[in-house]
Amino acid sequence: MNAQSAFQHESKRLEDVLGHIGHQLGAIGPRYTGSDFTEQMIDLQNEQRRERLEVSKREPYFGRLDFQEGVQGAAKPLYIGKAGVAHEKTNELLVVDWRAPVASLFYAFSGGEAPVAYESPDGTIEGVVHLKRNLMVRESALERLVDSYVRGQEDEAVTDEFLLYRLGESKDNKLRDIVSTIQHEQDRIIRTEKNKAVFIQGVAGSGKTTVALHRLAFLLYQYAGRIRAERMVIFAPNRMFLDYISGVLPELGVGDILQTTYTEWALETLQNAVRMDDSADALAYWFEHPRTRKQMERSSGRLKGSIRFKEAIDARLADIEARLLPEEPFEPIDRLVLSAAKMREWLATDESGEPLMRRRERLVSRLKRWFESEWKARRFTDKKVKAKAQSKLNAYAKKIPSYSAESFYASLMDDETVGGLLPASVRAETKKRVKKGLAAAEDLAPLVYIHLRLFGTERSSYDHIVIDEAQDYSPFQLESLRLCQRQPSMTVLGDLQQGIHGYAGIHSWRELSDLFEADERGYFELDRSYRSTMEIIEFANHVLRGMGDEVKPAVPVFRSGEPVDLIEVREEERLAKLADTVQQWQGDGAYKTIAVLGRTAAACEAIGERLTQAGLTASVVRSKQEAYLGGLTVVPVYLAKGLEFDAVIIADADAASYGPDDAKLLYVGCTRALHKLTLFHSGPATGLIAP
Ligand SMILES: Nc1ncnc2c1ncn2[C@@H]1O[C@H](COP(=O)(O)OP(=O)(O)OP(=O)(O)O)[C@@H](O)[C@H]1O
Repeated sequence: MNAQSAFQHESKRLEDVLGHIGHQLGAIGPRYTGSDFTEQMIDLQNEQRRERLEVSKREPYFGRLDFQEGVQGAAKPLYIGKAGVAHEKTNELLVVDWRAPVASLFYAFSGGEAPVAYESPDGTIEGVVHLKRNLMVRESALERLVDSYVRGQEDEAVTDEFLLYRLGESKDNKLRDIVSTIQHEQDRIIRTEKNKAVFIQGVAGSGKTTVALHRLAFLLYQYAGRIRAERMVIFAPNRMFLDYISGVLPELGVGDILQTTYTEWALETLQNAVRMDDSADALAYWFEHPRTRKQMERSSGRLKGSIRFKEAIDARLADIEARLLPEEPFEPIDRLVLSAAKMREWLATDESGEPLMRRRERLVSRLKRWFESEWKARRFTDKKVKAKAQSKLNAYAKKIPSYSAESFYASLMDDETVGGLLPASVRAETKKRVKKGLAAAEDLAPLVYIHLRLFGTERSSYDHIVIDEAQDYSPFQLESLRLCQRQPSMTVLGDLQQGIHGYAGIHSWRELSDLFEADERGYFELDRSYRSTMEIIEFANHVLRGMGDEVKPAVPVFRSGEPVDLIEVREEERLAKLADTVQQWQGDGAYKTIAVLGRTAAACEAIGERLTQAGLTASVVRSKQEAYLGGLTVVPVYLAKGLEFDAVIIADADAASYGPDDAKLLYVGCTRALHKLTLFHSGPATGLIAP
């Protein structure tokens, strides 16, 4: 079949499938507005079905795979889309859901006549592929068709033409789904079984965030009925990032997943018993002034985030449990005695599995019940005696210490064992802060951990946890999240090369993965970068070269673009030249999103002002920003992590702004660009980009 008749054939089939979708949409009927519960439930299901069909109507499928099961018989065309669609009468599958086992063939197949296989619930199914076709459908019309494999034709290798076409497009202000072009190495991660903590080390732009979101959609499909979206949670670095990724899950038909930052989640878990201490703003401290790698390594954040610190807390918790009960017996009335040994036995054999302070509450209630039953059994009646006994009981209960997470944490700062771990100045500062009801970011994991160990959590346990930018997490933070799951089911992703928060985060993945048993964890690496052109990736790799063995260079997809520009300007002309460049780019109309990245927040304010004076509409991103608007953005480089823009200007690639310890920061900046990267410097350029 030649290209033209293939196009006609596919257009005809598309029309046919759209007819079925239209028919099914029409059959759903009007919304129910009454108060009958069963009817309301049916209406909810209908609504979800309507939403899925609406997505299918716009783009019913994106791929076709002709698969011949076994060695004989005919190849059957499978059309793969975001949601499955069945024939309303015959139930024949018109579109296969991308998450179905057979669809994995579409992503895994890399050409060749050799047999292929996929795992179905009934076991391994083998067969051969006859055709792999990408179909681009936009607003219900077939726009483009690319055959990446036709059996029997010379060219055996699947070309990346379709992928390159997708990568070459401009981006708006939201991350998109990639179901039509998921790569095999990404698909393997997405389809990993549920009960594992999956760690993903991936270079900038390798699709980590995107893969994690697709994995959630896959898990909900694969384990339908066993896990629920409301019991999943995504942790991201800030609200703006959450806004940026907010479009992907609805497009994949997934709703209701809690999306939060660790800080927000921790404060909520602590029932807002503490507030953040603005004067201890880590971003301002670490990024607004030059800091060295050594300073980062010795930071209090690293110490408080360590497993040694957690172990010191565990030891103290064990200690207070051992010494919780008073030495003396409880004697509410003369000769009515409950021995201390008996109470210790009660506490030790309380099998509720509840945290310590809950067990304390149960013990006090049991004391009361014991007294009441003894009172009755001995037929005491004197009210005065009873009142006196009750006040003795209250006094006795008070001797059993009761802690809040904050009081425990503050008292920990006087503890001898902690003394060896944290410098005296840090302990004094921490104690002062917590006593005022305040916390720094580095206090949150210990506080949450203590809270969970003392009181447990009100929330039910999480079915799955996603942690993005996990290189910025401490082992202790991960431990605190582990307490919220019955068994590990996590996707933990990040890039050590972008670990710019070294004062708090990890330096090696083992710091986190060692918290899990070998059979509870999985580890994947992604080294192909899909975001940027070859020129940008080569330039960014060069920035990291001084870091020696640690470096894993990003491998570009073969997508060539414009050269990276390095422009020297006089300091007094810098802002004017920046504005000129942006104006020129906007005039060309080639880029939808442009970012100017400054080294500090103060630098960004000045740039924003100058761009406004030049008549440009720019939004300056600040650390508490909630939304990413797209268009022209000015953003401190350290807040740009996770985002991407068609074109990027690094405003101040000077030796004074980026010292030898800032390679990761500059790497983050450079790898935000999809198609165009320009760096300005005045005076000597940073040594990080020297040839
Ligand atoms: N298989 C793919 N097909 C098409 N586009 C892809 C694919 N994988 C990734 N991308 C695109 O590459 C870009 C980078 O993806 P994403 O932001 O998920 O990467 P990341 O690894 O989280 O990056 P970073 O570490 O820099 O934040 C996005 O525009 C995404 O749509």
